[in-house]
Amino acid sequence: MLSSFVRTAFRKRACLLGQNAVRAMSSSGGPFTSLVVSRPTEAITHVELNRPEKRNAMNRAFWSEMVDCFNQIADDSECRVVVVSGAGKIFTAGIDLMDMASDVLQPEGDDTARQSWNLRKIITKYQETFSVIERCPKPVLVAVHGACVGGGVDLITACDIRLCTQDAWFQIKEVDIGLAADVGTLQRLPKVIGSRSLVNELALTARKLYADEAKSCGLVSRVFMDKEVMMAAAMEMAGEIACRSPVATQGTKINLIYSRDHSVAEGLDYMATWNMSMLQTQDVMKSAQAAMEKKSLKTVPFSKL
Ligand SMILES: CCC/C=C/C=C/C(=O)SCCNC(=O)CCNC(=O)[C@H](O)C(C)(C)COP(=O)(O)OP(=O)(O)OC[C@H]1O[C@@H](n2cnc3c(N)ncnc32)[C@H](O)[C@@H]1OP(=O)(O)O
Repeated sequence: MLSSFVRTAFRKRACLLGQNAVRAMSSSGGPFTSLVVSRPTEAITHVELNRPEKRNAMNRAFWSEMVDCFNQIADDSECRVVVVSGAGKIFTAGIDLMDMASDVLQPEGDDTARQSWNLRKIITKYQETFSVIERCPKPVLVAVHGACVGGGVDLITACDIRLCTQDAWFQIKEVDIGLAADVGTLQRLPKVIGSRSLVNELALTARKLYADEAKSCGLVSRVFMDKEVMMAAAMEMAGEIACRSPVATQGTKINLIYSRDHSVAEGLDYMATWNMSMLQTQDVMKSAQAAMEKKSLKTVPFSKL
């Protein structure tokens, strides 16, 4: 769906702007207002949270545009890997406290039952904003600089690889605004960080977690001096993923997530079923041949997936 659209849009926009921005569309038909989507290379999609003047606070548009964006990326056979980052001073200040309050605090409905029913729908819709990242078969790297607050932690825990700058900090802020985090942090963070005690402490006290501790506890895998260095490394890492067989990388992501949520026996069973077809890909021969010939995988043309 996105691929042909992206290619055309990519060329037009690149000519217009002198850069490789993509005019991705929201389901309402208009361009995204909270995100900028670009293609640094044919196989890498860069999604940038783009409300820098509001510290990339997650407004109404953001919650639906992320869903449209990642559904389009999932269907885009050209894209093999995604990088998410934030424009401006920080990664994100979390939910937009000005824009979202009425949705959450005054749900529509004639009585408590109907209001509750509607609020449940709203919460599950918000959960989808980050679940689409996890469901997207393309590996997703997230690069965090400055602050990553509230909904930001929900977002990054749905990503596959987390990087940050030395000045980054993370905060499960929800308890400070009177709610239990409800769009993924409490479910995913315990699977990311080994220590449940640390998860509980962070979620119950809203203490800021700084870069060094984020690295030592496993929330991020690498810390960089500044944003520029981090983005260069993120794109390089994305390039390493993008040059490998998409059958291999997407199968790896899907099976890692499946195994996280199932027993070892179930995971192995799923893997066997997965690979009984995927092992028959021509990519295995192509990759093995490149290894034998000591050629870089960057020189191997894999078909789109
Ligand atoms: C069903 C719901 C599911 C989702 C739940 C999610 C929950 C959460 O995300 S809880 C966390 C909510 N966020 C916060 O409490 C953070 C509030 N912001 C800050 O603490 C600071 O802004 C921050 C430390 C992040 C950055 O500080 P800095 O000095 O760099 O910037 P400011 O001068 O404070 O802000 C600049 C402009 O941005 C606006 N802004 C910042 N954060 C938000 C926000 N969360 N919502 C709306 N607007 C925000 C701020 O008002 C300034 O705007 P202006 O005055 O027009 O310049």
